[in-house]
Amino acid sequence: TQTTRPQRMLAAVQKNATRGDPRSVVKAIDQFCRQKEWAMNVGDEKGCILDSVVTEVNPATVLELGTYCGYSTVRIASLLPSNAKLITLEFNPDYAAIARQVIAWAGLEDKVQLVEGASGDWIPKMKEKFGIETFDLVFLDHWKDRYLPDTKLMEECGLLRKGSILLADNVICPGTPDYLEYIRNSPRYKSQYFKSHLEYTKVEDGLEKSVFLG
Ligand SMILES: CNc1ncnc2c1ncn2[C@@H]1O[C@H](/C=C/CNC(=O)c2cc(-c3ccc(F)cc3)cc(O)c2O)[C@@H](O)[C@H]1O
Ligand SMILES: [Mg+2]
Repeated sequence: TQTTRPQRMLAAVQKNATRGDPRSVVKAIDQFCRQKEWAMNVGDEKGCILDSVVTEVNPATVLELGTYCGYSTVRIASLLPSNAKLITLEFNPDYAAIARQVIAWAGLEDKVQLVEGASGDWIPKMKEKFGIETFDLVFLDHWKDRYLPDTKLMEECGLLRKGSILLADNVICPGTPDYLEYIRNSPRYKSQYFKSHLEYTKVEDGLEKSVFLG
């Protein structure tokens, strides 16, 4: 029976990466996507921008929307201080199962809480279920038409504090026009665009970094 692309990606990690070495997991996935099959990971070029934002923010609490196979989960978690908590939401059970194994191969399961479910259902439960007051950093990389509604939901649920950072992937390709329009014109955010390229291609894409002003 035919394997799926995420299954083939996991096999490449287990074949080429060293257990407990997050950098080797990231490298194995990037090599797989460049040499074998493209996949919608944030990738190495935008991944370096992600790394620099995570390092700068040095967050104690992180929310990732859209785990997929766990590539950006591993990049972020590998840079977190020991007491930090990364919660990542993924509603596709097949992707969640692959991501758990990728995160485990990297040895980062203690830093990551992968929640299988939809952002719209789980964002309102973050305080009661996980004891989260606010998120220091949110990485948006799920369905592009959900960035704006979920950002408004996080505001309504009081999950953002003065200084919380939102980092959004794909604001050019595939694009998130309604989110960009809102976040760049809202007096409650200060935004900055990091020009880059769509993962593993020469197509323009970029990350939008926004600070919540309270
Ligand atoms: C809506 N609430 C949700 N709650 C929990 N998980 C959710 C979710 N929405 C989506 N997801 C999950 O996030 C992931 C979805 C990501 C959507 N990403 C994209 O469509 C995407 C697409 C491209 C892309 C770019 C160019 C192109 F030609 C083809 C694709 C590049 C990217 O970097 C992308 O992130 C999946 O794992 C999905 O199951
Ligand atoms: Mg993306």
